[in-house]
Amino acid sequence: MAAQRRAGPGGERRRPGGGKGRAPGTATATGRGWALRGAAPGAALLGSAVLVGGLLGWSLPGGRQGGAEVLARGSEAVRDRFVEVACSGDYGAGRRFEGCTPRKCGRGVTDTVITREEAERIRRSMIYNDKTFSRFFLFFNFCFLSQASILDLHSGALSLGKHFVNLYRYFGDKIQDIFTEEDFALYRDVRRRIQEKIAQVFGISSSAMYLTKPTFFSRINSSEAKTTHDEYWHPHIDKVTYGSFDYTSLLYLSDYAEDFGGGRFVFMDEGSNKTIEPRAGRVSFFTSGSENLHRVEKVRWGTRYAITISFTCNPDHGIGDPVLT
Ligand SMILES: O=C(O)CCC(=O)C(=O)O
Ligand SMILES: [Fe+2]
Repeated sequence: MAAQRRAGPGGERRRPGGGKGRAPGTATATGRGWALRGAAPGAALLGSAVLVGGLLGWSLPGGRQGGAEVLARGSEAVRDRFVEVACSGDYGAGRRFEGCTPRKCGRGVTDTVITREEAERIRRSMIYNDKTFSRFFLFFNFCFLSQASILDLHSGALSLGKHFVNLYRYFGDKIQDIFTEEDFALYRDVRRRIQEKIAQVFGISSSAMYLTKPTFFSRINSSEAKTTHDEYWHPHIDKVTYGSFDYTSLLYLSDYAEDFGGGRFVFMDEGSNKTIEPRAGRVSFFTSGSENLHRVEKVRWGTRYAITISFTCNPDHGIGDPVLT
């Protein structure tokens, strides 16, 4: 049995400065991919100038804090919150896919799709598995000496300081001692529920959306960045950074202000940033174009865990769920 390593076509990540990634389909989980230094000129302006949205959800946003508007506080349980923004022109150039390509753009937050318990289960399964606790813990401690570690759930690529190891290759058949079928099943179910939520909120068809890569688990702490791979905090546009993304979702696995300080997610709108404070089980999702330029604040203390799960409308860029085969 080995973890499936389906490298879907396309999805090659664009590097800062326009360069291409390393080996396509392998090193798709680099910290660099988080960052887009010098994001597309004018993107900030565009992203913010188009902000038109009122709240379409049931609840009001968390309020203002230090000049930035808090879209969702860590201390509140958000039922469903959505802010519509005008779509950028980023979806017009290529092929449009009926029932999926965004016509409605915006950002949503919900604490009702994934439970805190599920988030904690995923976090635990990512950090260690009881059966192989000592070996895996040592291994991961080693990996996590660097500030930001990323595990690509599809390719198994794990950032290790300046290098990458392929976890699935490294552990081979023993991968099933680390991730169980239940872990993968939970992950698949979580992915499905997030996909349905996005489809519902944006008025598209869930069956017209495809999971795309990279989909990755991230762990960030406050130690010094050792390489550019650790520099997760740069403003970026996911569609530019990752190419194939049309809808991005983030599942948070730990709590802002409880487990870590800093590390808030910020939509960079002109004059008024909008902040999301991570909370275990919280899902934030948004259209991936320049209407949603964003960054992550530097983590000041503690450890922040999250999963990035993203969708494309182009079936050629779709990938399968990771499964233990
Ligand atoms: O972890 C986060 O809150 C955001 C990460 C991000 O921007 C990305 O994965 O592209
Ligand atoms: Fe991003």
